[in-house]
Amino acid sequence: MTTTGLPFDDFRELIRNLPGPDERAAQAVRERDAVLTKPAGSLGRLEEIAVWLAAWTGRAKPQVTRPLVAVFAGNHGVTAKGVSPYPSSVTAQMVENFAAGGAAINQMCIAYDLGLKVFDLALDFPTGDITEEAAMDEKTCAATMAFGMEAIAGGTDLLCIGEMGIGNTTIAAAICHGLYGGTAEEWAGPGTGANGEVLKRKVAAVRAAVGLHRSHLKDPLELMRRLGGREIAAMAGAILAARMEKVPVIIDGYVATSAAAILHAANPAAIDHCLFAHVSAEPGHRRVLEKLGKKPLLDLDMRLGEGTGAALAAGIVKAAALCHTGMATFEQAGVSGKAN
Ligand SMILES: O=C(O)c1ccc[n+]([C@@H]2O[C@H](COP(=O)([O-])O)[C@@H](O)[C@H]2O)c1
Ligand SMILES: Cc1cc2nc[nH]c2cc1C
Repeated sequence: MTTTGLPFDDFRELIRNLPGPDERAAQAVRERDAVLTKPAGSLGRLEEIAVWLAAWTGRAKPQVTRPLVAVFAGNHGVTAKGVSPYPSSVTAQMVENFAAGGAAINQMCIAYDLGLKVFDLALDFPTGDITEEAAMDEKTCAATMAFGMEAIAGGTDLLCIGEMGIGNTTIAAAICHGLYGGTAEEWAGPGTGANGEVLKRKVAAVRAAVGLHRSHLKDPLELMRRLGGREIAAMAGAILAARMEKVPVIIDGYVATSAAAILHAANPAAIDHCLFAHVSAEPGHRRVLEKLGKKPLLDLDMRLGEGTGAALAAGIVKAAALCHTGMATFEQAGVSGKAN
């Protein structure tokens, strides 16, 4: 990218000019699907997933051979307002746990044979408290988006986006309240388990943050630097880089979806290459998915983050790709087609 003018300028340009789907590859998959040894439509959403993979990889024979889970970790100044039951130190401790193989996401990556990369985003330097100031300046936000774009640098053909950051369900709630209005109560939920006074402080923080920044929220990137966090910016960058490199994306829970929602606000087509893994137990997640018009694959009452929902969905996507490429046609298998 050439760097001209303000740090966000290149991203604005990029978001306006994203490549579209490969309709020919998608059509080739639809045609082959019609002759595979199964009643038409019987693999349900798995059939749509095979078409989606073809459209966004440009390959008529969709393959998932190097799936990757990218977990972006960040810390948040707003935790000083007592919005999470857990201390901010847990973010770095969980990053260590990821490295040691002891977290839920590690087990899911083993179960489905997924690569895992964890991006530690300046955990010793939490972003500004959004109830008092912007989370980041424009330069930091743009640089963090650019860093997130590196997630796919080692090569992958399916990118699962996850995160870790104590306090970041407050951030996701502020982003959604800023983007879609409504009330702070509608967007702020328990997160890691906030209730009682903690939940009251969380709702108040979301309301205060959106109130403070309200005259600057029309522009989605400006909203991101004010109400977001480093992992939000990095996830947005990773989603964009994947689009440029023809890598389909699976989005995890409420927090990852809030990053996708910012891109959607800037260009509604910007997240067409994204599949939404699950609806998390965080009530705001169902609401934001409705706003985006996205139907999640799974509904398992999960609310962990770490990319765990996305990892489970990756297992389904791998199966969808293999069914499409590996199944025999009626002709090949000598199976009779429809009689009536
Ligand atoms: O993404 C979700 O749907 C989700 C729902 C509840 C909790 N989380 C995770 O919990 C952490 C944030 O929770 P909290 O209560 O500290 O805001 C962060 O590490 C997220 O990955 C994530
Ligand atoms: C222990 C713990 C693990 C997590 N993983 C994602 N968010 C988390 C929050 C906590 C508190």
